[in-house]
Amino acid sequence: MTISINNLLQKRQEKLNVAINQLIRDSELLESVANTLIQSLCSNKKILICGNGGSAAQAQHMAGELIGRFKKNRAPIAALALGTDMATTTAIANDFGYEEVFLRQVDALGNDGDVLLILSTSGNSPNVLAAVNTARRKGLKTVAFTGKKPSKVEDLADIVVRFPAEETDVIQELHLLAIHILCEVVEEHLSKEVVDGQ
Ligand SMILES: O=C(CO)[C@@H](O)[C@H](O)[C@H](O)[C@H](O)COP(=O)(O)O
Ligand SMILES: [Zn+2]
Repeated sequence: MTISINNLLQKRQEKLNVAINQLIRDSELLESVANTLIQSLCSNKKILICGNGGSAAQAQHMAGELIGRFKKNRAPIAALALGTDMATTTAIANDFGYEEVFLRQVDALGNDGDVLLILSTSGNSPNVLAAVNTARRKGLKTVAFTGKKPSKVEDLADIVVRFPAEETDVIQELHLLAIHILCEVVEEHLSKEVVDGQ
């Protein structure tokens, strides 16, 4: 039987609907993530973002929205996606092991009061767990986006948002939705700060 796009779209609509309804009910959690980001950025700190595979792309996507623009022209917002420098990333992976790729970048670039945002659908990837441990040691605030299932990062991160879906691709789509909403809220708040501060 051939796979039907119409059917896949309908199933997706159903899954995203259920999940977004749940996120709306639990919206205080994303509010607290937004407040954490805003508080650090208003204190001239920065956001480091990381993840593997599709989540690495989403980390870059978010940094791009913040350093460039989301919907408004305003001052750049300090955000950096880890693992985007191939020379550094391959050197760390080759010399120290893949588990250290994010850890060493957090150690080198993260400072007290910065935020580390982890995007991991499983919440169990060893390199993101290692990055959270290092971030804690260095005094960064740590936020993790995961999927529905309980995961190891819950024992480590300050705030964990479990997105209510089981499949990697659906979880990633929900992460991206939250990333865009956070960018909008952060952008709105920070452009007001600049105007108010004039
Ligand atoms: O984009 C996808 C699947 O949609 C894949 O590349 C996926 O990101 C990779 O399998 C990752 O290694 C999964 O890592 P994680 O989300 O469990 O931390
Ligand atoms: Zn993917």
